[in-house]
Amino acid sequence: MQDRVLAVAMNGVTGRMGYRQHLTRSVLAIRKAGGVVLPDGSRVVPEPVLVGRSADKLRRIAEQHGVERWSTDLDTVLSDPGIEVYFDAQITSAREEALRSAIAAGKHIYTEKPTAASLGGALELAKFARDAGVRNGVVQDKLFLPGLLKLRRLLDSGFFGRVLSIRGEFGYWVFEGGWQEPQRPSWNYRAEDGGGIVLDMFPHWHYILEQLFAPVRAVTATTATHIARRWAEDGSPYAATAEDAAYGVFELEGGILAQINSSWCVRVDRDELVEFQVDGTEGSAVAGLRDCRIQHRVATPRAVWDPDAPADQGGYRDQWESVPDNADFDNGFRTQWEQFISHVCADTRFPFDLLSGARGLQLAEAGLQSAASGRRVELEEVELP
Ligand SMILES: NC(=O)C1=CN([C@@H]2O[C@H](COP(=O)(O)OP(=O)(O)OC[C@H]3O[C@@H](n4cnc5c(N)ncnc54)[C@H](OP(=O)(O)O)[C@@H]3O)[C@@H](O)[C@H]2O)C=CC1
Ligand SMILES: O=C1CO[C@H](CO)[C@@H](O)[C@@H]1O
Repeated sequence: MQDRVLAVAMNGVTGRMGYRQHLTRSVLAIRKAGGVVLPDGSRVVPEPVLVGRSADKLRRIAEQHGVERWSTDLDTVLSDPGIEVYFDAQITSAREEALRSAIAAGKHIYTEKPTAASLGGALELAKFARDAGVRNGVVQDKLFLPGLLKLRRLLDSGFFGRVLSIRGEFGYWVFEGGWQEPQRPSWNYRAEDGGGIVLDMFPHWHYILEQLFAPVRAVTATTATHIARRWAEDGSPYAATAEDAAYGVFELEGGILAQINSSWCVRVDRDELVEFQVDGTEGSAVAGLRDCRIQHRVATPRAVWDPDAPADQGGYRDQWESVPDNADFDNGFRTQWEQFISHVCADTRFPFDLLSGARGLQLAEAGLQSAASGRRVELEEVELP
């Protein structure tokens, strides 16, 4: 059993996600822990090679974390046969071209979502990767959140009986800038730079619905640009050309209805920044990022509409139980990195591929089409030619 090093080119590590979730909390944390253990007991230690457009930022990160290799020249990095994996967490609009170059160079691909700016682009990438015979994966981190892992446990146990509906509420107030610094990059609010909440969040809703419940067959969505003027990182005002809220109804195979609100213009009166309520014939659950609460049919209070009477004793929300952790939950990004590394090195199962990423783009595109036309849009089966 020979341990080995896996060199991974990481592009976008100067950004929020690339730096915090992927470099420090995943790849460097895995290195520190001694690598990923493969089914045969051997270990793979990922070695990051930082890539980006700012030498100063890359040098600083490399020095701070003791990373030996960094470069602003993607082509040179891709021409190095010793580097086996290319990872991308760049701004969305820069992704497609970089992934294409990496596949052409024979690298295995791991990427943030959305995998491309359009369904056509995403499908081409999936086909290109398949034809090139490289392994490929897309970040689907929400599936590895403790709250959603508990939800999956409930589904696997048959707790819900028949699932009827899902209500998702995602969002928080993102400061416009000009008086308090915005907590998201300004490109998110410019359509021409790959921004917009539909492209950002519908890929997440897609894999959650598909992997936990059933394939999505139709969508009806309304979008809004509630805040039309925002302030950029340098303090200058700009026109927000992308939608900052989307209100979607998703019809799933088998008749489950999911309704998910996504908004960067909502103040939080929830326990967590995203929550999904699942109602089934036998029980209901509310799952967030970390916690999950349940109410079984035998513990369901008899709610009776009477505006003249005070609300139920103790409040309806007190009548739910918490699902215990019963496990140690690692950072979800790290868990998925470990699975991808094992997939590359030992061919273990990894269903989160570029084709599933393309289905996420299909939902985003259909959502935008529905919003633009005011109509319900059906989703055809997506296949690679
Ligand atoms: N899975 C998840 O939960 C999340 C995923 N994402 C996805 O991750 C990706 C990155 O998002 P995020 O980290 O928030 O974005 P940031 O703006 O923080 O980072 C963008 C990165 O892209 C680089 N970049 C390359 N070209 C450009 C360009 N033309 N303009 C601006 N930046 C450029 C930046 O380099 P430089 O430092 O030189 O500017 C930086 O490294 C997006 O595709 C987004 O959809 C985002 C949030 C959460
Ligand atoms: O993809 C994403 C998932 O959730 C995050 C929380 O707002 C977002 O930052 C994001 O862009």
